[in-house]
Amino acid sequence: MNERQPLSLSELDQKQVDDYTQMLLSLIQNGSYEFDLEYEDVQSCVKHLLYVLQLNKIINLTRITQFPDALVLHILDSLLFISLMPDTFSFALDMGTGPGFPGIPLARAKGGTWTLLDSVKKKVFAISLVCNELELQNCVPVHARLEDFARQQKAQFDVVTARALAPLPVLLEYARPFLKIGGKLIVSKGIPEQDELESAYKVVQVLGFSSVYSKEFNLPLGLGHRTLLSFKVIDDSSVSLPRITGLARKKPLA
Ligand SMILES: C[S@@+](CC[C@H](N)C(=O)[O-])C[C@H]1O[C@@H](n2cnc3c(N)ncnc32)[C@H](O)[C@@H]1O
Repeated sequence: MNERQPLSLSELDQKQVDDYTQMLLSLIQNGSYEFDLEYEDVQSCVKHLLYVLQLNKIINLTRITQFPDALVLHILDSLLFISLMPDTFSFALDMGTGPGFPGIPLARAKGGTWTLLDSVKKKVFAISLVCNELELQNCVPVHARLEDFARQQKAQFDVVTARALAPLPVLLEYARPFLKIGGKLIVSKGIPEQDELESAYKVVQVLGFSSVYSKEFNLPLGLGHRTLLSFKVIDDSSVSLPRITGLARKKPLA
């Protein structure tokens, strides 16, 4: 990582964009995923990934840099969230967005206004550059810790997403203050451990979520399994949230 080099984007190779767009379209079609995506949506997702890989030479954003794996493990993996998303919604938050996964592909594919939040300032600056370049006016990058942002943004969101951020009980606690009644937390896991699921069920009841709804997917190219889980808010939380910053991880509710 070369932290001193200023972050900037250079022009993409159009042939590379077209080739990877075709490759991703084939992976989507062969996997029979129910995504309703235009060619331009898929192309925008590919450009996002190529910009992330450019920026990755200056700031550490991802370890997955080889094609076609990066198409599957970043873009397709992000698009799987669509399967549990409401058809329409106004405001969504991607917690711990890092290089913009799953938030940026979902903002492009599903619309709505997306807050892309991360606690690392350089990552937020990097995704601001990408959103500008892709003309994603419905994306709002925010530099903050989740627990601090939750104090200003209580019950403002219809959808909250998270990938690779924390164990389920912590994700439920992070997400709950942001969600309106009727709002949904959607997360992606590999194969969740039984212990993690049991703790999550306890936290669900304490925080006023309904029971979990899930969908299973095998990624193409033998790149693994995903369990998408969604939790709907149906009641008030019996714990006052957010708790002191850092406590959700240090002392989870279950
Ligand atoms: C493993 S990365 C995952 C990034 C992205 N969601 C993905 O799937 O590629 C986790 C990200 O969450 C951010 N993060 C961790 N704890 C956070 C917190 N309390 N508030 C905001 N961001 C946080 C980190 O800075 C990091 O970028």
